[in-house]
Amino acid sequence: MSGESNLRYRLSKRLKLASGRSKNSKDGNRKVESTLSNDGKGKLKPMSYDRKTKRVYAEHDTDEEVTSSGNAKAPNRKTSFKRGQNQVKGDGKVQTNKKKSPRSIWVSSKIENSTTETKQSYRKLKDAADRARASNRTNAKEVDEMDVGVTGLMKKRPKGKLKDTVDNAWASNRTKTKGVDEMDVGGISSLKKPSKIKSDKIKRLDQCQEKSPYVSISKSAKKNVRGKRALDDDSKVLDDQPKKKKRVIRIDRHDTSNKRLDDGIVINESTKEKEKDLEKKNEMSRNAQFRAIQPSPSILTYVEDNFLGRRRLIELRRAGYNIELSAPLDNIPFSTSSERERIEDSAFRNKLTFFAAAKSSSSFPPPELPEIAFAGRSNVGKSSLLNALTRQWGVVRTSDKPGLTQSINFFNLGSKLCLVDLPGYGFAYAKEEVKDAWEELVKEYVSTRVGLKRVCLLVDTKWGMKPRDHELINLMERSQTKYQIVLTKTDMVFPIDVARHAMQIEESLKANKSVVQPLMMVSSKSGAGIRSLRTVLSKIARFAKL
Ligand SMILES: Nc1nc2c(ncn2[C@@H]2O[C@H](COP(=O)(O)OP(=O)(O)OP(=O)(O)O)[C@@H](O)[C@H]2O)c(=O)[nH]1
Ligand SMILES: [Mg+2]
Repeated sequence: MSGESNLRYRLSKRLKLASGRSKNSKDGNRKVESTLSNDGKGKLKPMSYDRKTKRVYAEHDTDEEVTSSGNAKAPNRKTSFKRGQNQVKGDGKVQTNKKKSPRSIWVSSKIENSTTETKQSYRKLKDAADRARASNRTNAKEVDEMDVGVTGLMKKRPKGKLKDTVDNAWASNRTKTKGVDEMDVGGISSLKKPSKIKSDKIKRLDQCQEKSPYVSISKSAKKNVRGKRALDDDSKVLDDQPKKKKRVIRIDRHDTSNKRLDDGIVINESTKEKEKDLEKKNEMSRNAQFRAIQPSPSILTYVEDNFLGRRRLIELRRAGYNIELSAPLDNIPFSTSSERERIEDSAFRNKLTFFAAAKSSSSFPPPELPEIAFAGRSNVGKSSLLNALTRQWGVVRTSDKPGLTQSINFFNLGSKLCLVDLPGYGFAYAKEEVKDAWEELVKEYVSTRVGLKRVCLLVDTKWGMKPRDHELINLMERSQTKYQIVLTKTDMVFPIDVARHAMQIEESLKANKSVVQPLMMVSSKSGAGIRSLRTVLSKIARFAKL
């Protein structure tokens, strides 16, 4: 009799343990279900985890309703609430202990139903164990299976052979440690399954939590579920979050407000800016220097007397000049008759005729008359000045396009003078080689030409002297060719600037020996200074000898 009581005690203890695990560990139940299934004939056979999971929920949906109150009324060691855990009252309401953070989580009524079912199965198995005592049969394998099946207690109650097997199991006093371990392993292994399955489970769990009253489960199960939820939540959060774009830092090179002083960009920028400032300062200093020039009174008087510089037409009219004529300032004031428009100087009254053009020194015509050449940069107004001096418009071709004159053109002015129109140098619409050839030809002509009495070096008043002009001046200085500076296009700048340019050039050429004073200032358009230049050049015709 003592043996029987001992067996009963052990059986009840193990069943309680199994029942407690089944109630408190959902994963444990799943493990059992994943291992065995009832085929309806009283035999347990293996089945897949997913199929089992579905079936469990399907069966619970159709199972008879079991409230959580039953479970709450029969707490055991595993289900008893501890301090800080949420408790379920008999009416299904949840009482929360807020002193500590809750260590339990809520599971669905389906799990709760399974615990109720476990009790029913427990009773049945207990009866079966009593019957097994008489038979004293042992079957280790079947016992193990029954251990697992009983421990799971998730669905149908064992029937027929199953009952007998369970009886045998309990009668043989075999331990269920293995089965319990398997449940734990199953719980852990379930964590290692693909995240998709995990998330499905957790979703189901969440759905059940929303629908049903709550019960608490064991610590391990809680941890597992919590871990799974955390994993799932993390994965969800990661999935839901939009992918962070790479932050591209673009440096605004012009924005130096947030840069360090030793930043290379700043240094480069600052150096560039400094260079620009220096250039500007130089330019400004050049301009300032030019503005600081105080022309001599003689130059200023000359400029004013000859109406040099930009003038208003009303001013010319008030001065008695007929502005309807070409180059009105080259006429005698208050003169309207053709008689008064004649050129006073006899040399320039002669007809201007073209007689030779040379593109090389070998093509130069023999020097028969004193020659006056007009040199200067392209477009400076050489050809126009020839026309203005002789008042024979159209004899020498002119153009606003630099580089029109491409050869040395010789013009006879009667039998007294030879006027020579030279090709320009500097910028011109021509190939570099061609321009170089022009320059070389001009240099050869001014340095070697016999009979060349004067070179009128024309300088645009707007731009002043340029390096190429100085090159030619140096050449003429070396060759002792007499040259005279003629400022052209004076009508395009203010009178004071004309005087400043004249003063500046005179000062720069003071030391030169071949330069002929005074510096001439003309405008072929307005005629200003033409008469003065004509007078100067007529003297050459008068006194020059070959
Ligand atoms: N406003 C103004 N324009 C002028 C004056 N002299 C010439 N021009 C113009 O300047 C342009 C060039 O004149 P050109 O006489 O052909 O100059 P160039 O030095 O012979 O030029 P190249 O033969 O190319 O070397 C023409 O459009 C003229 O009308 C002047 O005194 N005042
Ligand atoms: Mg020309």
